[in-house]
Amino acid sequence: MISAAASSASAILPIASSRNPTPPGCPWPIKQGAVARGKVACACVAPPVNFRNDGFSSSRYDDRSSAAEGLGVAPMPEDDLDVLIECRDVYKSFGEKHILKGVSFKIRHGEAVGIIGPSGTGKSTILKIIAGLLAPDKGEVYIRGRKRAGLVGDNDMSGLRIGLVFQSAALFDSLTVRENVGFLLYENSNMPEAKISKLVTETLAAVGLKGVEDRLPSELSGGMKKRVALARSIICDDTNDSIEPEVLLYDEPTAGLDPIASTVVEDLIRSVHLKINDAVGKPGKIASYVVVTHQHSTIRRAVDRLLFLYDGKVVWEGMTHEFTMSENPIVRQFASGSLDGPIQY
Ligand SMILES: Nc1ncnc2c1ncn2[C@@H]1O[C@H](COP(=O)(O)OP(=O)(O)OP(=O)(O)O)[C@@H](O)[C@H]1O
Repeated sequence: MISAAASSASAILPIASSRNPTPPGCPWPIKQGAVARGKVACACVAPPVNFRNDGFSSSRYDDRSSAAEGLGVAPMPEDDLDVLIECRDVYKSFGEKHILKGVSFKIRHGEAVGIIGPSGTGKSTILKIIAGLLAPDKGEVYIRGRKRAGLVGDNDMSGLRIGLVFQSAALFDSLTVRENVGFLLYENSNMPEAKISKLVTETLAAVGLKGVEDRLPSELSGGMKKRVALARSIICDDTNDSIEPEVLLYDEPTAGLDPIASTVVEDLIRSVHLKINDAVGKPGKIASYVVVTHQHSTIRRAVDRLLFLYDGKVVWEGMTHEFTMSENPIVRQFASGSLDGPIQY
């Protein structure tokens, strides 16, 4: 069993301790009371509404519609029935810094989307807003057609499980790799410890890590930490659908990795997507994912569609293969890395 300090808390991310409940790398403070209650506090995960593993079957829509009716939600247009997340005219400032100035986009079921753009344009900020960790100043975030009110910790009826894999990996320094990866299962499942331990070992093997279960994060390289964080985001209890993330948000998952380690992580990101079948023909568990990245290899290998964020707005969107052919001067400059063009440093 994991240490008593951590076992009182619950999250997809590890909680630091009952004295200091905010885990490393977690950008928002955890309410002490929430930790004491053993509720999801630091989670980038909200409980699902009618969550199932079978994709968007018609019966799933029916379930959702009736749930939505009960909440007085207007029916979605036919074309948008597969929209999982929508940001509509989102604004966010930090003091005098106006970062997001009307960001709008939709993430549909089954999509693998990349968010790119120059440093400091608010890519991580929009991920945190999608995850419900930051509130927009203006504009709305819709989760399966339902407007999110408040942050994820305030409102656990977001209707979609959303996991955020932080750039920093955000592992809990005083927990072993096994405890970090199995955290959600130790906290939220009734699985016996031996079964969790076995699942942790299998999930670590799936991300290419063997024999590291008893190590502390400080004993791992940066790339290994990222893979441990990835394992933590994809581990799931097969006996309980309700604790699996359905959308994963990756913040620069390959930053700082060598080219081969990047390829490993890019392929892992793909491998958990429901569009990909594993060796025994079983589809991945993640309906859609969003990757913030600066790496060309990640853009090419891990995502299908791109959103280009610049000066507080989405200035271009298209399929990955269209990116390098775009005539948009901002995109052309970014793709070529040229110093000449509208983007000024
Ligand atoms: N909590 C915060 N308080 C104050 N400023 C913040 C906060 N979070 C982000 N910022 C600022 O907002 C801007 C956008 O940050 P963000 O991390 O979203 O950019 P980014 O596009 O992901 O950058 P990069 O590509 O360099 O990682 C930056 O200027 C950053 O300093």
